[in-house]
Amino acid sequence: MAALLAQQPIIEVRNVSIHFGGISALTDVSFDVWPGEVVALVGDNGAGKSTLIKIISGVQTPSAGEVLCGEERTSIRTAHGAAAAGIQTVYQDLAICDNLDTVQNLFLGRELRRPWYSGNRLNRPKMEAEARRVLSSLDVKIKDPAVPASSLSGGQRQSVAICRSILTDPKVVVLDEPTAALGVAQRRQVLGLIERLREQGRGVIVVSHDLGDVQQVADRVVVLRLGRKVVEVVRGCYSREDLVSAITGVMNDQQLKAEKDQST
Ligand SMILES: Nc1ncnc2c1ncn2[C@@H]1O[C@H](COP(=O)(O)OP(=O)(O)OP(=O)(O)O)[C@@H](O)[C@H]1O
Repeated sequence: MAALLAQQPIIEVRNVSIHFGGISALTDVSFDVWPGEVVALVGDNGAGKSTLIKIISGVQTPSAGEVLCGEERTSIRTAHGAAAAGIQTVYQDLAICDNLDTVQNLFLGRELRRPWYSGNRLNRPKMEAEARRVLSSLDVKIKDPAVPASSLSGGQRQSVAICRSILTDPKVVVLDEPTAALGVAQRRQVLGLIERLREQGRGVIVVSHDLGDVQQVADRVVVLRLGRKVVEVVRGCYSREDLVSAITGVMNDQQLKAEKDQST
């Protein structure tokens, strides 16, 4: 609904290319993300997915093209610029510290403090209240946010990392392989979380190798092959086979037949 009402995409990737020496990691890639839309980036190993999310997150600068974000159409050139424009990224390693609890992990590096006249000490009650608010906004259930992260499940760790990413109320959340190595129930939990990010009107970019997850959660799928965008499809207009063909570059039986029919 938010996507229907919005006047412009929340983020525009425009003709992005990047070279590493003689290697073209990305060539002329463009796509948009609208508010309240989940866009999946899929492709085989080496297709350019990680490089593309690093460019969207401002960690890498494209050799050509740009990423535009927000009403002001800010061009993303640095990680700080991406964060300021409202783009938050959750990388696969999650950067969760095992010895810290959920509240400490959520506020890692941006702890809330009491005013200077009260000694500038950490404001734990305020952080706990804010943590409860953010966790419940995504319906994340962690019994005791004061136990160390080492005792959390894989799905809970991913949930904490995603909750941390929305502390600053970003417009776009980028998730790198959020369901990798998760069991069935935890995977369902994380997919539900992605749906709630969408309901909140955020744009979500998900990198995934799992086509089942992609079909379940993505409103649109961008397929990369050897650094180029080969296909962009919307929900309900493609099959798993279509995605596999686009990813591998090998036509399936139906496509071969259609091509044969056309040429006769
Ligand atoms: N810093 C770099 N220096 C040289 N080549 C690089 C660099 N970063 C990426 N590449 C190359 O760019 C191409 C795309 O890599 P990238 O990691 O983006 O692919 P990917 O789709 O994320 O793959 P995977 O699914 O295996 O993570 C690869 O050929 C890779 O070797």
